Amino acid sequence: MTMKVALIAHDRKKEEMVNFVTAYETVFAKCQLFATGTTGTRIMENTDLSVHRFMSGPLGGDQQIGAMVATNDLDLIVFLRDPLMAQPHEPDIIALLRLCDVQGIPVATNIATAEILVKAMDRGDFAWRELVHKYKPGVDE
Ligand SMILES: O=C(CO)COP(=O)(O)O
Repeated sequence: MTMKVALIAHDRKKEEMVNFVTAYETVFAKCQLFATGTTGTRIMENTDLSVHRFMSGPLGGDQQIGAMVATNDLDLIVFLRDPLMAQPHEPDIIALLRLCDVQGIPVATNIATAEILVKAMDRGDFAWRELVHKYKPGVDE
């Protein structure tokens, strides 16, 4: 099964995200990638990866990714947040992370956890996500 991965980085974390995605490009090449607007653009500019880009975060991109999380349609989220800078769309960020906990979707908010999760995904440790997709209830259930 192709893993669906969302990549999001705040401005002062975008370089770290690009370096991270570049380092694991062969792994991410096997995934279907989603990102908030600017993060996705930066990744596509610096790699050969194709990324579905949503709106920029402050304009609703976190909420669009949140909609995929709400229906359990993402298998992994790497969200490199800036812990030292207030964001105008903080409520959207909190909502996205809350929904990850509602659905039990693996989410990394720093590079150390991101590395562990991406390596685990590449090893096949995310096979349980196939069951999630198989037995996912319909939207009206
Ligand atoms: O703000 C963001 C996440 O909260 C990221 O949005 P961009 O990728 O558009 O910069």
